[in-house]
Amino acid sequence: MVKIIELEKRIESFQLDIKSLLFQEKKIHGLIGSNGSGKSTLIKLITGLMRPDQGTIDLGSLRSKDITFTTQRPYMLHDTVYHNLIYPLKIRNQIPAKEVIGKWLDLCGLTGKEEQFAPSLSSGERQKLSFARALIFKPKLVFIDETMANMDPDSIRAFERIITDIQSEDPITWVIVSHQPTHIYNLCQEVHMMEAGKLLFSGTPTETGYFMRERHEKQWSY
Ligand SMILES: Nc1ncnc2c1ncn2[C@@H]1O[C@H](COP(=O)(O)OP(=O)(O)OP(=O)(O)O)[C@@H](O)[C@H]1O
Repeated sequence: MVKIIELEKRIESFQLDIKSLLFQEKKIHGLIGSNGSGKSTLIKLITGLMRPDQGTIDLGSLRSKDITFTTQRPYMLHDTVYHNLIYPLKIRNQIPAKEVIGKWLDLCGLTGKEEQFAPSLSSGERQKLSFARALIFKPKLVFIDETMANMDPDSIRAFERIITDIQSEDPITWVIVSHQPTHIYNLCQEVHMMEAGKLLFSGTPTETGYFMRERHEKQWSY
């Protein structure tokens, strides 16, 4: 379980201030909230890309090599598709199995493009490759930060299926940032909603739906 307590971070005029947040193990979590509410900042803090000003991030038994993340504009190594895909295995001294590489290339629709210069891929292809690169070494905690934003509907369904297949075989912990309610309702077991740097609500997708409806009604009633 990832446990966040009294976490604070100031970035210029933005203040992140999360009193308490739990990401229960082996569940699919949705992280939602308007632009600029602090979702990516929270992920950077948990993954160690940014240091908090105050507070605790307890990763439990997880080590940093068990954690990975993808972003909306994924960074591609200036190398081939193949070398980008196997990079996480290489740095963990693991030898990539041919069938594993083949499976992921196929799932990404990149079979035959192994030797293509990865930065020349389309934005959707880059997102798929970064998704595969994040999962190929079997992490235990994955942050997916709007990674499916540029994928076509068939690819989104394929990647949603990959997530549900992994969960039924050997579950891991997912935190999925998305502005698309269908992702949240199709996939997530728990939803965490941020607003202006704070955690506004945590609950099931159904509870989140009620919460948002109630909030909307309050905002528009006189
Ligand atoms: N390096 C930085 N310098 C100045 N402000 C920053 C920096 N990084 C983030 N911010 C500000 O912090 C706030 C939170 O940004 P963050 O990217 O975490 O939001 P988000 O919820 O992920 O937004 P989005 O849904 O648009 O991706 C924003 O107001 C942003 O402008």
